[in-house]
Amino acid sequence: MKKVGLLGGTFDPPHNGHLLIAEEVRQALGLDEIWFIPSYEPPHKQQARTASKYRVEMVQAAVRDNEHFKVQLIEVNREGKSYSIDTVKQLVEEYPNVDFYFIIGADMVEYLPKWVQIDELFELIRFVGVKRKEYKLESNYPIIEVNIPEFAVSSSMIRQRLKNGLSVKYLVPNSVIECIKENRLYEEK
Ligand SMILES: Nc1ncnc2c1ncn2[C@@H]1O[C@H](COP(=O)(O)OP(=O)(O)OP(=O)(O)O)[C@@H](O)[C@H]1O
Ligand SMILES: O=C(O)c1ccc[n+]([C@@H]2O[C@H](COP(=O)([O-])O)[C@@H](O)[C@H]2O)c1
Repeated sequence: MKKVGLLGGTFDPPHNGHLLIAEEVRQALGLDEIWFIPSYEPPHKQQARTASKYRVEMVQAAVRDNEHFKVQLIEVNREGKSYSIDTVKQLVEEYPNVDFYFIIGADMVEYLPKWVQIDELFELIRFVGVKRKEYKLESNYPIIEVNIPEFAVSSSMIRQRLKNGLSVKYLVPNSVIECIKENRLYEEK
């Protein structure tokens, strides 16, 4: 069976923290591929500031240089709010020969009890948790923990820096910086 890690996110914008956790988990668990799943509308936070079209473009630019990374447009194509239970159900049905792992940071591990139909979701897929600054990687759910070098970057930090005209080099791939500049994203004061 092919082993695939899923990394769902708002990716507003994608940053090197996303790429790092994807690569570390891929290596630690011997996964064949990581599928990045940009949400159309995030299920639990206020609407993304950036249209899905641009977030998709940025994720595509971010993963371009890694042959194991793919972008999966299932949630963007579905539009509206996607809950992971619906996304995972559809993927498991469409890809019966793939063994899926859902990768989340420690902030999402803490939030897991509030996910829609979380118990049903645990019957369909295994979760992989990675640590993240200021959050505890602890859960009553059976989560596979992968030890990664902590990298305290977040999309909100990137948005804040760009708004203040500060550099995001080495925090975000150059390809994403180009995409941000080209489309004049995150400029509003
Ligand atoms: N630096 C990081 N370390 C570990 N996990 C991370 C990191 N950044 C993001 N993640 C995880 O990646 C997934 C997608 O994150 P998301 O796209 O919401 O980015 P974010 O940086 O958390 O955004 P924001 O700051 O806007 O809330 C989530 O599971 C999140 O926990
Ligand atoms: O299904 C849910 O109830 C649910 C609640 C919160 C987050 N998620 C998923 O967790 C992933 C990370 O979410 P986010 O909003 O931090 O980018 C993304 O794939 C979301 O769809 C899913």
